[in-house]
Amino acid sequence: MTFSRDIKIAPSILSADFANFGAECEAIETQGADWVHVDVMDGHFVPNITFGPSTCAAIRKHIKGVMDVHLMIAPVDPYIDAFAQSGADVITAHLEAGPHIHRTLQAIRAHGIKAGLALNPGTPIAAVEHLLDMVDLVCVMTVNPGFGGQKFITSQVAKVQALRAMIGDRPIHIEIDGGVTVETAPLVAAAGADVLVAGSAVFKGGSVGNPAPYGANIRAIRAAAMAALG
Ligand SMILES: O=C(CO)[C@@H](O)[C@H](O)COP(=O)(O)O
Ligand SMILES: [Fe+2]
Repeated sequence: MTFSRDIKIAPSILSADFANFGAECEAIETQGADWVHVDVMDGHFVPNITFGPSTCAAIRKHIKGVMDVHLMIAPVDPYIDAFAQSGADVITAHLEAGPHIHRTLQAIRAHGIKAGLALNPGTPIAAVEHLLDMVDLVCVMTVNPGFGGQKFITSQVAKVQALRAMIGDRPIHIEIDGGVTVETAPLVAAAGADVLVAGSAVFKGGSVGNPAPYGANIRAIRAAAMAALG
């Protein structure tokens, strides 16, 4: 996985047909997705449950590009090995998920994959400063994690701007997760984000039998983000 600051669209399969993940992943990649975003929820760190590493391993077989695994679980450390072995290219853990985030990031990188750090909307960026040499991606949550289809929290745009200033030219992605649409994508792209996760805004209107809307939605979000960059 090489580093590029081009805008990347990462559809979240939280909005896909859960009985048809393989075909859904193939459909979004065929329709122009850059990364596939996989949300793991434990019903403890967040009030929703999705699936675990064996499902990620099954999904992996249907993804040609980047599998971006977002772990909304606590504790997280006991499960890093299993998710890495499932074939993730990026594993993102939450700063709020435990007291030893530095150890968590070390454990992810020990597998030779990219380490991501996610911040809930109420979490300031100050702690990131001391972890910059340990992260390949910072995920700014623009909704409270746990569900798709929520409204974008506008206060996070200033946070993205401050994070971009802190990161400077280091090869660290800024990922936005939650409420990304054609309306909000330009705000975060202009603020310095380069990976845009979008669930409901990508999957709306389409299905594995009718995947063209996925492509139209991905192109529209990408175009809106790129337009903001001039
Ligand atoms: O991690 C999460 C939610 O906790 C996300 O990845 C959502 O799946 C994004 O969904 P939309 O807000 O784009 O519908
Ligand atoms: Fe996510």
